[in-house]
Amino acid sequence: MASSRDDHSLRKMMKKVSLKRKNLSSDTRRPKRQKVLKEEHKLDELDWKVVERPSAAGIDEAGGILMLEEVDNVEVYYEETPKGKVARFRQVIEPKQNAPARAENEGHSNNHLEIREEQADSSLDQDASDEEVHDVPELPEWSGMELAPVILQRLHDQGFTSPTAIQKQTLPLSLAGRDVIGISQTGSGKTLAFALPILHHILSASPTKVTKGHRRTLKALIITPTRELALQVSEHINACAPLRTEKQIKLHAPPRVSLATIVGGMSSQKQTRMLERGADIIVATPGRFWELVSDNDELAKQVAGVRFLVLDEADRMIENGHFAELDKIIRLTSRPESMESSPEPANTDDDEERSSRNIMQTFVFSATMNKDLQRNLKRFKSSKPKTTNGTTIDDLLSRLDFRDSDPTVVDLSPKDRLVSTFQESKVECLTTDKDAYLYYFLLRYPGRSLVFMSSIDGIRRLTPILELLQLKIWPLHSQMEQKQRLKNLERFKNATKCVLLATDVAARGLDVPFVDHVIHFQVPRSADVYVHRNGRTARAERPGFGLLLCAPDERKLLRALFKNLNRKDDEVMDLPVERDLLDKLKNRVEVARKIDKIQHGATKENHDKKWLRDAAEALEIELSDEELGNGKANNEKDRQVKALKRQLSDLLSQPLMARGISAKFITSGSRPIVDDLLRGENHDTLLGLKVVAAQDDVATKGKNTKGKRIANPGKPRKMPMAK
Ligand SMILES: Nc1ncnc2c1ncn2[C@@H]1O[C@H](COP(=O)(O)OP(=O)(O)OP(=O)(O)O)[C@@H](O)[C@H]1O
Repeated sequence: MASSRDDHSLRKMMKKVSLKRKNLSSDTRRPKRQKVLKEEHKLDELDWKVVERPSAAGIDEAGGILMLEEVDNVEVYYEETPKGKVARFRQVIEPKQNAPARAENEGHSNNHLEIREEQADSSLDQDASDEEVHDVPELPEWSGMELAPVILQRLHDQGFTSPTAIQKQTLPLSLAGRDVIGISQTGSGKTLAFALPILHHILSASPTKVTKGHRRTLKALIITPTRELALQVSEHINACAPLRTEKQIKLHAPPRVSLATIVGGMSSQKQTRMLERGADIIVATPGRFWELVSDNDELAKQVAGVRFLVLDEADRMIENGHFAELDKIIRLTSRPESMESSPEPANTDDDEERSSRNIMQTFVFSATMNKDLQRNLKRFKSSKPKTTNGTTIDDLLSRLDFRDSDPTVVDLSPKDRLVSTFQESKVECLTTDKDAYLYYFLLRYPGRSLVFMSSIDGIRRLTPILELLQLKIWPLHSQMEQKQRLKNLERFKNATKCVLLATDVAARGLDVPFVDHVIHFQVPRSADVYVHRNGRTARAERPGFGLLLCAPDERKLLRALFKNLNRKDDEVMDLPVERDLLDKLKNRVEVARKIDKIQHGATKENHDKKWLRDAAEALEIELSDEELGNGKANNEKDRQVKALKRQLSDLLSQPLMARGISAKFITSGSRPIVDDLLRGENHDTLLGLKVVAAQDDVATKGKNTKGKRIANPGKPRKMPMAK
């Protein structure tokens, strides 16, 4: 430690001396009038730089914009060409005080970037002391890990005073250079379990000198199955990386740890630029990353020499149609057959490459991974059936070239695969009644609810109905634009009483704090999906609640699901439902459905009519109002919608009273609501009911299918929370 400090001071001194010398010599050489250079560039060649944003993932109020870039000193002018006006861009290179006239003296062109980076680089060295943590926080629970002080500081800042179980068990292994397969329940902190060793490795090395022609070497490649998860993983890593001082930001000093997020749905040109600048860590989804790496030999080389390879939610990766790309990426990180058996590099010119290839660490994490697979790992190590075309998780793991002869499997998943702070329940009802039960649940237990549906069409059908019922609801599915997906996710994160209606694109890994309820509108198709969906609530030891809506034709599925989880379906508690209220809500739902049906039909018709109008215009024929559908039928529909909307608004304005409540004499009913009113425990919209958490209501009133009360229905424990 002492010697590294001495080294550091020495470097600082030397830097000052060399800076002085530079200034001195430049003063003597600086010409009186400096020439301003103007150079012609293509849009992509300009000196773009990423703009600091409040949220690391960039998904904030700015409308879901993923990344902002700006460029200084660019003149835009227009040139007349045979094809019309074309915009041209000219970078204006003004001489800098600290690095004057280098372009002229050394004949360099386009050295603006170089000058800026050189300044940044010197500032990094000068500022290194700012980055140091002077008072390493006392975090005894982390002490055995020997993590870099700045990481401890950042963990402390986030209130992470002790490692979670999976972190405690895997970090000593990964910090000791081992390959790790980590399996632990949803929300148990797996992201930092694989991210902290990577950050520690980068921060323990001396900072990379970022100058033109010398960019960062890629240290870690993290692959995740969905875009949202990739952005979230980046956000979690950034939250543990050193903060930049104001001075460093002002001087455009490069960050100590540079991270690039490469996902589909955003400009690949921007991502290419980011990669050209170089990054220590890349977090990516397989499709887009393969698109970029297959076109870029330099990047492929970097991937081949990567120090850490991480597959997050590995088992999902084989499901979502990107297996082929993932396989090709994995192949890049594999050693050629000749190197596999030589743990120590031979003494050749390629020594450096050989040694980096031999020490790559592989981390594979998920909340679900079957036991056979874990047992099979050792078999894979020896047999490596790399030529099979199947797409099972076994197959995926068989393709990984673990450098460790004995990768360690840390499996902390609970036996019934349920998080201990999670309470589940179910409602058995007709398919046609599901909308009403959902509406009932959302009104009865207001909170942040994530509703999973098995089809995009289902989401398209239900969203407008719940909107008509005046719920705050946003859809999320793969056919939406990425920007809109992120915007809706961010809205969901920031509101309190709201609903996100999503497909399984939101089932894995998403860490939305304080999701109160997960509702399965249909019985999920596998136990893994059920586990991951439920994992969006009850995270980091907080309480959470899950509700399954099961139609008669789904009963068989339900039984199979619970059998898979080693449980009986009749152990699951039924949600207690106030039937009177449910009936009233059914009326509202019915009217909302009618309105939507007419409006939906009208939208479709308008779409068809637009096509007809356009065709008629192109053929220069005139169509009558009747033919264009502008006639009586349309007016009739408008009238119907107006009447139904009036009816719905009427229904929505009527108070919803539980059985046994008198609206006129609130003290006379069979329910003691006055006390609740006085204590402020009354439900806002359902008169006569108390405000109660769904899990508490189920625990006290719930019965199972056989009508039995369960003595200890697994009431969620309240645990100490991280900030
Ligand atoms: N040591 C810690 N102490 C307290 N909270 C932590 C700790 N480590 C991580 N967390 C928090 O716990 C939450 C869940 O972490 P994370 O998203 O990594 O879970 P996960 O195991 O990857 O879940 P999933 O399987 O659903 O992807 C996050 O909000 C994270 O910031």
